[in-house]
Amino acid sequence: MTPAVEFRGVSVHFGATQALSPLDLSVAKGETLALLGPSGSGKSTALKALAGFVRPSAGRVLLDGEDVTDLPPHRRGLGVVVQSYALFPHLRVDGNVAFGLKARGLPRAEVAKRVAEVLELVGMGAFARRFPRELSGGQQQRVALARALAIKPGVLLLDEPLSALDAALREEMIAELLRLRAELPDTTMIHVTHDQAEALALADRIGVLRDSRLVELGPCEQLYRRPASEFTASFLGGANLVPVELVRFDGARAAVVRLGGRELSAEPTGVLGEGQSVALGVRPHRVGVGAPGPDAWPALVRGVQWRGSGYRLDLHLPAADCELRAEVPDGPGLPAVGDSVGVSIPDGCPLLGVGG
Ligand SMILES: Nc1ncnc2c1ncn2[C@@H]1O[C@H](COP(=O)(O)OP(=O)(O)OP(=O)(O)O)[C@@H](O)[C@H]1O
Repeated sequence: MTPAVEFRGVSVHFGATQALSPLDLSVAKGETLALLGPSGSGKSTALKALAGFVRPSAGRVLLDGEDVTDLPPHRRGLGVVVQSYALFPHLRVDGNVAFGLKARGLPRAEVAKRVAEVLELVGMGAFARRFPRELSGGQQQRVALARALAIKPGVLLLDEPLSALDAALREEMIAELLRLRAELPDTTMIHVTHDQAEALALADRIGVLRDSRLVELGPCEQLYRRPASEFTASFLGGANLVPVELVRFDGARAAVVRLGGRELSAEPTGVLGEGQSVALGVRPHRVGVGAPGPDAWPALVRGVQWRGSGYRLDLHLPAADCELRAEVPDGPGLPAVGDSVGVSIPDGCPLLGVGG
């Protein structure tokens, strides 16, 4: 099937800065793709190239198989929501939502009907006559969503739409976006974010960008459970990278590694070169912390932070000469800074090649 969105070798330069290295990427109709990466990695640039706000230095952008590289933004028929809402301050909510429809020359009655429909869709039906300044941040973002959806775009672009909202509102908006996705199954969504929780909650697939390059692309669960690079492992889910020694590797799904004289099994996530250094990707919540003993690796507690629902422990693990973050639930027996503890790491953690 023709992809809803296709980047074919799209690169973007700003003067001497390479903001986007040649990007090849297809997004299926109805799919939600998250572009995830640290600040400056090129996420917004990719989105702007798609929307037509920046011109690629090379490559083509296709929508439903049609080359739109030379079309101005308003002729691409996309819905766009940005972080700062960008509502027109002098227009009421309904005026903001009607804007794109009027620009398309739709009859008045049809505009009014669609505005009411789409405000209802985002739960803002009762606020049609308010001005943006009379709304909370979350409400303004809902109006921005309604405005983007009013034209029934085939593709909705979301550029950090939740990052200006506080934590509680962000949760609420994630739920809202999930509901919208279910109600608009044919709408393709591309969601730019640096927040991995947001990407995992909302996307079907995640593309990870680093230094202007797409470094990994796959279904959320695959990227989370079996990241192919140390960058993805630590960026998506904050995995610890624990250097280990490779004992056996059957090339496909199983490996045995040694850590401080003891062996454990691991899941290789990619091709490992001969003699390559390897590390286990261990999520903080999978690190067990208890009393020192023969079945645990000795570790030293260097920091204890209360996180509300539990504690984060910063540990030093002499067996691998590395630091290790652990997340443990609140409860009795919490160690203190300077304590010696015993650490356990489960079998089956992803095994990653490190250092090229
Ligand atoms: N208009 C511009 N002129 C010059 N350089 C730019 C311009 N826009 C972006 N850049 C540079 O291009 C690179 C990628 O920027 P981009 O905004 O795409 O990153 P991002 O991943 O979206 O970051 P953030 O999460 O901080 O928004 C950065 O190095 C940035 O400084």
